[in-house]
Amino acid sequence: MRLFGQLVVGPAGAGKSSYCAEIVQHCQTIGRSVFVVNLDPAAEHFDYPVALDVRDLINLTDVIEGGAYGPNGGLVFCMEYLLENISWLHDQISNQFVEDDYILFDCPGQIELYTHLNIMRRIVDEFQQMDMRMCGVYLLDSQFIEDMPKFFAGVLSAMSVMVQLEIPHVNVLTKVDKLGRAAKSAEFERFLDFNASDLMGDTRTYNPKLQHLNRALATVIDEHSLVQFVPLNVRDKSSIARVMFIIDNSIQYGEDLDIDPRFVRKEVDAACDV
Ligand SMILES: Nc1nc2c(ncn2[C@@H]2O[C@H](COP(=O)(O)OP(=O)(O)OP(=O)(O)O)[C@@H](O)[C@H]2O)c(=O)[nH]1
Repeated sequence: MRLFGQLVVGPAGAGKSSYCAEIVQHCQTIGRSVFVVNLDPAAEHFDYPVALDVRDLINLTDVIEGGAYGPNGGLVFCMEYLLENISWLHDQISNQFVEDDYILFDCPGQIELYTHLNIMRRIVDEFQQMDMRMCGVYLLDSQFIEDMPKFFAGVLSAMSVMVQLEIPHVNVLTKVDKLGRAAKSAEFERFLDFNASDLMGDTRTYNPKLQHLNRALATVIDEHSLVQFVPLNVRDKSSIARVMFIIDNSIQYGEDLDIDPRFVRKEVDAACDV
């Protein structure tokens, strides 16, 4: 059964659930159907209709009440439990969805699930075996651009998700409305389609070894055009529509797109009502 899916990932508070809710609204408006699956055992409330909920299998509150785990270990335990019972997820998806359905997977914010643990990768493998065409959508809060080392850390986490999941991948810089006038500046554009070597000049590292490491990483990012960001303001309908368009293309062509910076500029102008 052919299905389409967005794996919505990113650090805690990046805007994943808001993104899912707004995509649902957008699709309702244009008469397109899209479903959201909650894969976060710690989720507490939803602003979208939940088609399928991992908490029906396991939830973090029960695990913590068991006394063996705290919040972070408990979350990893829940996700490992999901993997051990992956046939449950497989059956639920097979029973609830039909050919060509489009599903958003709202994922937990614990970044280690995508970077050094292979839990999400194995879930993605399972989805692909079900003939699901997928795109990883990595959300990063635009507050990360306030500070260059912080932004660089965000870029590296985006890259490790991309490398770990090995599916078409789109990076989204969320909450650009919160940047106010700064989002209109040429300075902001440097972050969207950025030259890492250039930006590295703005970071101050006193340890020469680290400077060398940073430069080497920046060269790799630039040589392979590894990271671009699409700006998003979930409160702006056209911003949502354009991000959806980019992701749909990625899913359709099965690869990362090289997004035209002029397109991104238009996106920023429309998304930021300043
Ligand atoms: N101004 C503004 N706020 C946003 C935007 N997107 C999300 N937010 C706010 O950011 C906060 C966190 O958003 P969530 O959607 O809960 O983030 P999340 O990534 O799902 O969070 P976790 O599930 O805890 O990992 C909420 O208060 C949202 O209202 C945006 O585009 N603009």
